[in-house]
Amino acid sequence: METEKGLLIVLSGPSGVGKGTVRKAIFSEPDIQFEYSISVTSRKMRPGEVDGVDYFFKTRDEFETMIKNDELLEYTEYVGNYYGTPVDYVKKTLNEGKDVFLEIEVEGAKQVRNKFPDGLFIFLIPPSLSELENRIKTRGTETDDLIRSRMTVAKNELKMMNLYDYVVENDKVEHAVEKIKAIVIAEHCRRNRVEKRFKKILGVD
Ligand SMILES: Nc1nc2c(ncn2[C@@H]2O[C@H](COP(=O)(O)OP(=O)(O)O)[C@@H](O)[C@H]2O)c(=O)[nH]1
Ligand SMILES: Nc1ncnc2c1ncn2[C@@H]1O[C@H](COP(=O)(O)OP(=O)(O)O)[C@@H](O)[C@H]1O
Repeated sequence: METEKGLLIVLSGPSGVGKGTVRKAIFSEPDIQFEYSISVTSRKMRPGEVDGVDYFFKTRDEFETMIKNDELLEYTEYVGNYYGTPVDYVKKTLNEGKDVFLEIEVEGAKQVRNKFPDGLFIFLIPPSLSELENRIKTRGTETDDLIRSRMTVAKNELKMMNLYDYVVENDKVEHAVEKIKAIVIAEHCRRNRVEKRFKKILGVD
């Protein structure tokens, strides 16, 4: 019997909304059944980051070779650095019947939508624009000019909301995590799939 393919889950949203924070919180949960697709980037490694865990860190040349060789499902240039999703890992893992989770910015998510229209696309929004501005500011390093331009970009990114299957407000991280987990369960049911851990509860394989 052919293995049922996994679900491709894409979490996206405007810069500074909390995508990375929510994704890390999801993957720190003990019962999570998604596989995280580690992205490739040309940005410098930050203190505490580990190559092959947080990202696969590459030079710009290496990244451009990956683009030429069609090794990326999607990619984008964001604040002067490349970011992309290795295509082989995603395809292999979905074919094994496992769900794959991508946390990417909106331009990349649009590219994935074109290639995987059956994916589950979740858009994270802030509780308000002023809270989004606070979050961009709390990340620290940006000047006033940069914060203004980031807000303009973020407002345009928010307009992409209607291309998504679900919109989740990131008020409190733990609420956003619960909502995303509930959406995935609901989506499995809607697609007539039973989650592995529910199969255990039901005593079926
Ligand atoms: N398109 C795309 N965006 C990505 C990918 N990996 C990470 N990102 C996004 O790139 C942006 C910058 O990420 P990062 O450099 O880790 O810094 P952050 O701004 O502190 O989250 C975030 O919006 C991520 O969601 C990827 O593979 N593809
Ligand atoms: N629910 C939340 N409430 C308050 N602050 C948050 C929340 N989610 C994220 N943040 C903060 O907002 C900032 C941006 O979050 P980050 O995860 O880097 O965003 P993104 O990956 O979308 O660019 C960080 O300082 C983070 O700690």
